[in-house]
Amino acid sequence: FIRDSKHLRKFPAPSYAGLSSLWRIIKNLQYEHYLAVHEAHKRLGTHIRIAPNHISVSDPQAMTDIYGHGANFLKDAWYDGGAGEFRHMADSRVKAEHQAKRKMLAHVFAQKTIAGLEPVITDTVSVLVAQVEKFTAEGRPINMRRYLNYFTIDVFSRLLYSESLGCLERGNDIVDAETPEGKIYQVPFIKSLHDATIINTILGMEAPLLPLTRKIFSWHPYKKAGADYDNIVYHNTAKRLRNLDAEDDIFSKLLINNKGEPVGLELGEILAEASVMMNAGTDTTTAALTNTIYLLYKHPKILARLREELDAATGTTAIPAWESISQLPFLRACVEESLRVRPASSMGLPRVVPKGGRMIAGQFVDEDVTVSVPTYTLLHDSDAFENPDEFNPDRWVTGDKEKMSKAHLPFSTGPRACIGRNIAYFEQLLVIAALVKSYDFEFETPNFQLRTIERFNSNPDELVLKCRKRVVV
Ligand code: HEM
Repeated sequence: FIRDSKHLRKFPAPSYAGLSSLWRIIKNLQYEHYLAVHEAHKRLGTHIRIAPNHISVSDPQAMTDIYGHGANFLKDAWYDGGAGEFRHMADSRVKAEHQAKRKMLAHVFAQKTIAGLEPVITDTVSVLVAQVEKFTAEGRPINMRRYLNYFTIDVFSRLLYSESLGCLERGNDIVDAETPEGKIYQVPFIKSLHDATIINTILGMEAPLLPLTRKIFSWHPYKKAGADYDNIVYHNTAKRLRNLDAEDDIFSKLLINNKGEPVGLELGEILAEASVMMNAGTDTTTAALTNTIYLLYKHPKILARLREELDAATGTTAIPAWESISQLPFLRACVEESLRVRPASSMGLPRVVPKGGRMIAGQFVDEDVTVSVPTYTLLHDSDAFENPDEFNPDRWVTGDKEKMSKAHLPFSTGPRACIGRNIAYFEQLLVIAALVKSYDFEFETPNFQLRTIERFNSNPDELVLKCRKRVVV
């Protein structure tokens, strides 16, 4: 440390970040780690030290250098923070193990397969719209952030387990959980997941201490929340295993491969994969949907242009069919631009520099150093995006797409990039089209600003909207 054996002292650090992980931990406890890193890059340049052994690089070239196919940078020990006894696709750190997991599910998430998911998604969009209709008729404001989260939970439970958790219809996320001993109880899905994410994210920042910190914090309510979330997954998995008439759902791919042979996973592994899907498949898409609704209703001219496109393509249909909206350029542009200005995942995803060290965006970094590209900063890169803080979907219609695409990587890139992105776009295009076509939403106060609460994902805070039926003039 004193000798600077990894030559890290040459990288500038905000405040005392070069001396202790406490800097990041505190920023995370304030739910705005990504903003602190963003500000630090603005002041200190492209390569900065955000923890004693962690260099953050805010240059699009670093995406290829660190995450690209062939770069061979493995996931950092930070991912141990939330890992259980069995690893899942997102937290496995061993290349061969990850490849086997990814191969098992890759075809389920391919563009051509997911077209078959349309009935489940459109059907759940109808349930969402029916609920918005109810709030509209009763003249009550709707907490859109929560209803969109109910939507993603219902969609994903149907895709995974062939059975919806029914949050939309009930208007809440209180669901059954079950201990491995068979005790059934009820817990809130969203809070259980969120609280667990906070503590896992923070403990992962000092990964070498995990054997100790896991014990020290075992009493913490957020650890209990993590157990509740695991028990939700356990309950639904146990139920699905008893359901021999289940449809051809994602779960079936964890049991039988596409040659019809048993996959032979242990129960712990099945639970781990189901857990990451109910997490990554719901929390991020909720953020993306909430942010897009917020941004569109903050920008009436953009909303009007989108409605013009939608009306021309879908006529008077309230819930547009996938076929009629999947290729609409301005709708897609609005979704892309929302993922860029208010990304669902903002934090740099930590990787380890392989043996021998590597050049990363023009600077040499020694082996065994943790590196990441801060996603929020990348998506606000002023060389790639003119006026990067401005919500301007038109840039995706008339701008230099080739230049922007090098920095526009909200789903990351390379072998560990998001496997669910096609489903995420599917849900976003359908939900946004259906809501925008039929409803006028109004913020509770004219100057309302939607706060982002960064746990691991960047979760939007509550978004309460007054709703009216849209008047088409
Ligand atoms: C707008 C929505 C979404 C965004 C912005 C998003 C973003 C991301 C990002 C940035 C990663 C890389 C994480 C890392 O390196 O640690 C990732 C990985 C992953 N995502 Fe998504 N995601 C979204 C939706 C989904 C959906 C719908 C699923 C459905 C299951 C999903 C499942 C996964 C999985 C399993 C991984 C791990 C992949 C691997 O390591 O091979 N995501 N996602």
